Amino acid sequence: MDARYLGIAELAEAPSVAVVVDVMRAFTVAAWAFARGAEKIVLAESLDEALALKARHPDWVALKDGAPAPGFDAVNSPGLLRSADLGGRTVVQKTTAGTVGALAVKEASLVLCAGFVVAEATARLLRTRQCDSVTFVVTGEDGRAEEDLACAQYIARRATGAGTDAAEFLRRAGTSRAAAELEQGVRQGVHPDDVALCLELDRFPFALVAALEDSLMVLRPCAVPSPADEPSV
Ligand SMILES: O=C(O)[C@H](CS(=O)(=O)O)OP(=O)(O)O
Ligand SMILES: [Mg+2]
Repeated sequence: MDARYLGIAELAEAPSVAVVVDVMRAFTVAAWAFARGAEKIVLAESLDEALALKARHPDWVALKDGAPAPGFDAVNSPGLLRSADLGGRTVVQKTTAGTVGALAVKEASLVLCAGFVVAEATARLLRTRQCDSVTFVVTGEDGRAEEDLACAQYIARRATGAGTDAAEFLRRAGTSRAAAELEQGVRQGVHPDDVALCLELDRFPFALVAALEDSLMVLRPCAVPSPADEPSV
């Protein structure tokens, strides 16, 4: 598999297949939202758009990163979201890096959003679709976020079917700047368990697929066929 690793600003044209990686914390949070029953997640272009969507659909759950803010129902924290009841709800998510990365590749034919919690399902979906060329969008720190790059490289290895020890990739993520900032209280809207939750390898059995629906970028969980159903390589 030909894998490219690009920051959001380096995306010159829409790739065919994009895996947008945000370990800390947008797509860990997204996976938890589905685990807590959310039906879909609308990725908002801006805080204003998130609030406008919420105003139009008062039953939707508006979620942003950083500190809690008027008009929003939740923050971008897996530790805080894991006890929420989101059964059948639509979540509107706006974050600094993850949602921006997904919107930057909205013209791609396949967009997966990923973190360690959905790593194997993401790799398996890439294998199932026989994706030969994949652009990994490293969303944090202008493409240099160690936790996102490590996760992207791990998924790329697993997508080839190569047996790969996750320990070193998880270690890199666990010692990243983002992990330190979350643990030291530099970032806001944080639960003490956030870093540990972001490093739970394969916590969920589904991949996260984003696609345009009526001009909105919508994220949904996607069950991935078991290895027995995969084409042999
Ligand atoms: O919520 C996060 O962890 C970050 C924003 S900040 O650095 O904490 O302000 O957003 P994300 O898009 O999930 O990287
Ligand atoms: Mg991040």
